Amino acid sequence: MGREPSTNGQARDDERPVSANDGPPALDPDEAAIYVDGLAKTFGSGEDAVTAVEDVSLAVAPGEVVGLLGPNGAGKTTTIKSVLGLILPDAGTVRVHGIDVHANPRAAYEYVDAMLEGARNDYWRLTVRENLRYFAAIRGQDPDAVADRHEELLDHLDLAAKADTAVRDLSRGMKQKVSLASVLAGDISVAFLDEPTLGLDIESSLKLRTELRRLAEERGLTLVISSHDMDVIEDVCDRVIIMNEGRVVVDDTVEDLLAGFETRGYRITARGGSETALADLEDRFDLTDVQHTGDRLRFEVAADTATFYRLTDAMEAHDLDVASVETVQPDLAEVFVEMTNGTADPGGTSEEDGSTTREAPANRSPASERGDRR
Ligand SMILES: Nc1ncnc2c1ncn2[C@@H]1O[C@H](COP(=O)(O)OP(=O)(O)OP(=O)(O)O)[C@@H](O)[C@H]1O
Repeated sequence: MGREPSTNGQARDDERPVSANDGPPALDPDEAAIYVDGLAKTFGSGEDAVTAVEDVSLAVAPGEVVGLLGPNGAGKTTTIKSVLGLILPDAGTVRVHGIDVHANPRAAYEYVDAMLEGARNDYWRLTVRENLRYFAAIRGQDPDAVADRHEELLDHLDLAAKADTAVRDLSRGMKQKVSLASVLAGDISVAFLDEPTLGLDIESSLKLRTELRRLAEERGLTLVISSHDMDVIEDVCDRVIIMNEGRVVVDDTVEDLLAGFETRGYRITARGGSETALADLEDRFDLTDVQHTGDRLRFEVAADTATFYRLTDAMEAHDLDVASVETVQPDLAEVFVEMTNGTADPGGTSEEDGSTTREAPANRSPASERGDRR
């Protein structure tokens, strides 16, 4: 989104490819599907006060697919629930397709829905098709009028064969897909999906990823996805927003994030050299995973191009023959861990099965009225 790199209070080295937001989002509030500017929310007061989000700004264009990541407690759910109108922020603007969510929640709700608690969203005694009809109906649509679209949805999500089966009789992976279908049944244009591929086998997960991309590209569906599975994020998302401690610390395309890290790592194997030579190199360069056995020295090094050439000069001066140099390809999980100061758990959900089971806030809108009625 062309923002200037910013540390946002994070300790980081100078080379880290970050573009997080300090300032208003780059998109026009009326053009963005999701527009959040200066969002802040503190729960409780006095000694018990917990600042969940602090000056969060982000924007998502129509049809864009964004991964929202962060460790537990980073503020993702608070941000999402603020966009859904389920939480009243202390400060900031939240718009969905230009509509101020808190000034006009009903109008904003026309566009947006979320799968935050997986299969818990659905009515387990109803069949798959009945769930779709129900969720379309509560969004004010005539289920008969949208039946063709529902059949297409069932088809694309490989649910057609189970359309007349009660949700409670389905496997966990199928329930997950029904949950997604129920969210999409109401013909919304913005969806928040928490762990959309949870419980799916590899083949179903890959198919679902393709389907999510298709929905974004062909139907212009705007998606914000949280997941522990970085492969899913890499496969499906155009852009990644990483939150930590209530702030956005990264907002960049997946491509640029990985490209920025790509030049930083080399795995070098060399022959010759002494312990003194190694000690000198370790002193002057950021070597990791060092293995020195007999005549063979192998290590990884984080280096920009200039540093890399200084290193190879130093190796030559120590009579070390470089046998091979490989670029160490980072993946999104590594980027995530580094950006959140070593915190693991990319999806940030807390339960073993990855579902979020926090109580819904008191300020409920229709989006929170479903769920857990089996
Ligand atoms: N209703 C609430 N009352 C008090 N504190 C809350 C409430 N909701 C969230 N918090 C706190 O705000 C902080 C941010 O929580 P939030 O749920 O937004 O983070 P998250 O990134 O979604 O985390 P997780 O991945 O664990 O769900 C946490 O410290 C959390 O304990």
